[in-house]
Amino acid sequence: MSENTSSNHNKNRKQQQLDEFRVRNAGKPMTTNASRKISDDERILTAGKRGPGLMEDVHFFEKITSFVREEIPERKVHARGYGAHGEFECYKSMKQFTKAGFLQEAGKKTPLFVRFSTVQGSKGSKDTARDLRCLGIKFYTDEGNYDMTLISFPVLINQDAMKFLDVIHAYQPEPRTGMPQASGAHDTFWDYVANNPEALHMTLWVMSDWGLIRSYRMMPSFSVNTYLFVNEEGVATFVRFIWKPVLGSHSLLMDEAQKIGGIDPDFHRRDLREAINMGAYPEYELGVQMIPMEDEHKYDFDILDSTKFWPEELIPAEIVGKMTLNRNVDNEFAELEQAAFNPANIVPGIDFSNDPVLQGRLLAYRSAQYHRLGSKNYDQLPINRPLCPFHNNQRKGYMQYRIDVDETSYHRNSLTNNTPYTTPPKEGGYKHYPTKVEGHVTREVPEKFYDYFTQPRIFWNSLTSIEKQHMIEALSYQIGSCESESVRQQNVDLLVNVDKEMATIVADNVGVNRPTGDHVPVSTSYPSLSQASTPKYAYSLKVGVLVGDGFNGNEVTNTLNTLKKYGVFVVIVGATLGTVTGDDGTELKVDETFITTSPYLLDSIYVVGGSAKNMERFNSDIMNYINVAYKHYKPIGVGSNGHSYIHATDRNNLSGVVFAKDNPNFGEDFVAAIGHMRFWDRK
Ligand code: HEM
Repeated sequence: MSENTSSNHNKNRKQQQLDEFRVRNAGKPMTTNASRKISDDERILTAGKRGPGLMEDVHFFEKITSFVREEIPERKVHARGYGAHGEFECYKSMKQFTKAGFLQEAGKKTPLFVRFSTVQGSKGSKDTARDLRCLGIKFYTDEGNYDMTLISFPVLINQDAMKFLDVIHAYQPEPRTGMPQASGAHDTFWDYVANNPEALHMTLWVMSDWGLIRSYRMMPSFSVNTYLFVNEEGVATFVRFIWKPVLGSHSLLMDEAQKIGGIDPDFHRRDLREAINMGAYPEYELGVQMIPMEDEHKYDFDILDSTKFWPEELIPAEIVGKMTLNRNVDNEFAELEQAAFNPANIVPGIDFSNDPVLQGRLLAYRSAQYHRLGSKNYDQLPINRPLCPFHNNQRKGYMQYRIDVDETSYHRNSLTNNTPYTTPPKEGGYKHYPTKVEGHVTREVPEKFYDYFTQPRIFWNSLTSIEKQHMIEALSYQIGSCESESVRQQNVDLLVNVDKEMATIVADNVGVNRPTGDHVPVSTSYPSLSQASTPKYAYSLKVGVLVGDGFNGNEVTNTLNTLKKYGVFVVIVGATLGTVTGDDGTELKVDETFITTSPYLLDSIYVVGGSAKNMERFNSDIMNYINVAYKHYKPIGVGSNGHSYIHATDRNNLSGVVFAKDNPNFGEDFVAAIGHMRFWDRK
């Protein structure tokens, strides 16, 4: 029996199952895999002290062969990712629409495991790449595993699974050069976009602020594909899923994302781990958008088209439950790398629609996972195995863990009374919804799929002016990075369909002719497409307290208490590690130095000041932090001794800069500013 390395509080059933596999090696004798105790793990076996190695050194052979076989193929897409364990709590019964067990009653909890990922880069790439992000959720339900797969935008880049493979070839590093890593800013990607106009819509989402998330804790996710809910009576409803982060959806600026990519490529995974360790469990509410079968053709867009969103203003997202991530992984490889999400893993009450992207996806994942995990038996790995037992006649294969002891392994038998038996739908056996299908075998495209520009135009119309400005910068950077002038020109000529003014500015920036023609005549806009519509909180944002010896003890203690009260994460930043001492003897432990952290990694700064051995360096470090925070529109709190750092003629005009001097309410005002996140009106 293996050991349990985790503490015993509040373990759900999946955690208890995983405990069966958790092993702690510390404090134990080292052995070979066959359990022979090892006496020396540092020297190879040699014939004489200075003689040649011996073939009988089987311990070395085992050690080296294990080492060189440690890595498995990366995921073809989504190689870079991270995740955590958690649970889902149902808020209200969805019985009326679906018989899925985990949605039947309010209060029902289901354990789950998630993995967030970028798409383009390899496993070792940076977290902050401008990219679409994905979320795989494995619900360990009482009826078997249900895998929900989602992306961070409401639209995908292709309308048909067949095209996904081409767009990924165009998006990933170019075949001749192997570059660029984790970036779409290159010729083949933009050549693809220009020549496959269905790609434009999602590309604009990647170019928007939504493509640069601040944190996985602030990432929304959309199923994009259309599924079916099916209830006990067999009535089906079209459904799309949306997860809304309770903290709201927020982003980095392009400059920040690029810098952080170098300063801390693990920015998002570190943020997720830290928040969970601090007890600030990430939460996301599940919304379902539903369309009755009879309304299938009611909308201007085709509801089976993955490149079209379902506007929440027309099809509201009914909130039905909440996911909380409350436990970090213990082993990145065993839990994250071996996790296998598959949209084909569904439970009774959920079914597939005819969405042509989804139909192709149903085959892609198992094929990828057989290859990546090396055996058809990967469902038996601890992270993938369901909580309920599984029985069938599938046997053998590499790494078969089970010892099936039956006499038979075929269906319709008499020897084992025709078992394992099939279950009639009425008793829980899965039955596909009997969708009526008619028509000729074809590769034709449904008519509404050809509308490539209406929704991109609506998306553009819905953005605030600062969001539009960010998108123009992103387009100018990305298209401007293409060597081919023809590719640059083609993209500008495509963008004009979305917005003439935007395409003209981009044309000027990337050195090609201004586009002729005009955008599509659509003036609709939806607030839900802009980040401006999502909530903001100071809770769990990171404030760097820039401090030296002799700081104002009373003021800093009060401010830190207020920050703590609102759950703001505080990082004490000093000239050196150790402690700093205030004017009243208060001691603060320094968490980071000006060198080990960076203003790019902080959401806000509190300029306290004080003294340090090298005052010139101390002051210049503080000025650097202020400049970066100010330039990126971040809130800045200035302690009464920190005033000398702010060289402004009119301090009242510094939007988002909160001064402690003569302000008895400084702590609360500063927290309010942190919760505001960015001060776009700053000059
Ligand atoms: C709405 C569209 C899509 C969504 C929401 C989606 C989502 C996801 C998610 C969440 C993952 C799991 C990443 C992880 O393990 O953390 C994934 C992986 C993957 N996706 Fe998709 N995807 C979509 C479209 C497609 C299409 C059209 C294809 C191919 C036809 C595809 C092929 C793959 C492959 C091959 C993997 C890697 C699987 C593995 O090795 O485990 N995806 N996708």
